[in-house]
Amino acid sequence: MPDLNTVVAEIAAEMLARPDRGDVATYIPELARVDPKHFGIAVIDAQGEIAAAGDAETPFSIQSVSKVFTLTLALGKVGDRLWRRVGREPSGSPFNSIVQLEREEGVPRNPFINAGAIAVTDVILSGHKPREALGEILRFMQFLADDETISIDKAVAESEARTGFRNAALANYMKSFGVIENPVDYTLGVYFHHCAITMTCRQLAMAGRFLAHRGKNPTTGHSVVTPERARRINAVMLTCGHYDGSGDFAYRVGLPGKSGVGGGIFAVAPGKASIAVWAPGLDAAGNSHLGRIALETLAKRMGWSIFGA
Ligand SMILES: NC(=O)CC[C@H](N)C(=O)O
Repeated sequence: MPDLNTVVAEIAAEMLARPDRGDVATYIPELARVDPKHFGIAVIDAQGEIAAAGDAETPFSIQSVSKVFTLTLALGKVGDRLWRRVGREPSGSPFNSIVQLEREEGVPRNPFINAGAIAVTDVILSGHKPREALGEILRFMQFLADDETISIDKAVAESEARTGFRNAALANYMKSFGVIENPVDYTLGVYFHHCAITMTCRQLAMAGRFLAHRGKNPTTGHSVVTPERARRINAVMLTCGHYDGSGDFAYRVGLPGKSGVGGGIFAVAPGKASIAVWAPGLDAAGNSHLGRIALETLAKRMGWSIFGA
């Protein structure tokens, strides 16, 4: 078995040296300012040992990676009734697409495309004020990562609120079918703010450990979800976590993973490790270009693909 620390250090050196960095997201003006030269990686094994390299301690905007955690929270609140409000099939469409909503009565294909994540946020919001719902999401992240310093970048949230016309269209369109229950502005406000949570690779890998270990943090023994639920969340990440790039990600990397337009990817090697990578430049599907290559390299060198070596 290759040494994890060595592999992680090698990957960081290789990624930092590559000229092909992808393009940073520009549709959220605050994200356009991020330097595409960054690369960070953190891997936490079953014993809690952390292998980290590059910019693993630099906070970045987690964006859609937050949707793994809002899905977990919403399932905790309403259980399998959630699947009446959102599907669990890959969309084969870009993350911000609206086309399927018309044909499928306003029910989004899965919880990771924007429409689906907005519907999930609406479930968390129900019965609460926006500030309370957002506080619950943030505290959940802080609890999972065991780190109270995790915060929301208000400038990013406001930047997206000012320019999020597509998300507003998706939310209003779902509202017309009754899929969104709360005032659209409230739901969108919470959604933009949870996407604007900033975390480091190390914090993100910490937060997601329960998904690599049958729903439990293996160090504290604390159970976050049942083993069955962890398995199912991982299944949705594998099939839908990279939008219309999900098939290619499974083919190349072979791990459940969730990307965000901030350039982060959270991935799970079941029973082995919780992983976070960050490289701000994106590919055409809006997934981190070098993040994917780094994970592909890691899975290959460690023999971690869930489909076998
Ligand atoms: N893919 C993403 O990370 C998209 C999240 C972003 N906040 C949006 O709604 O457009």
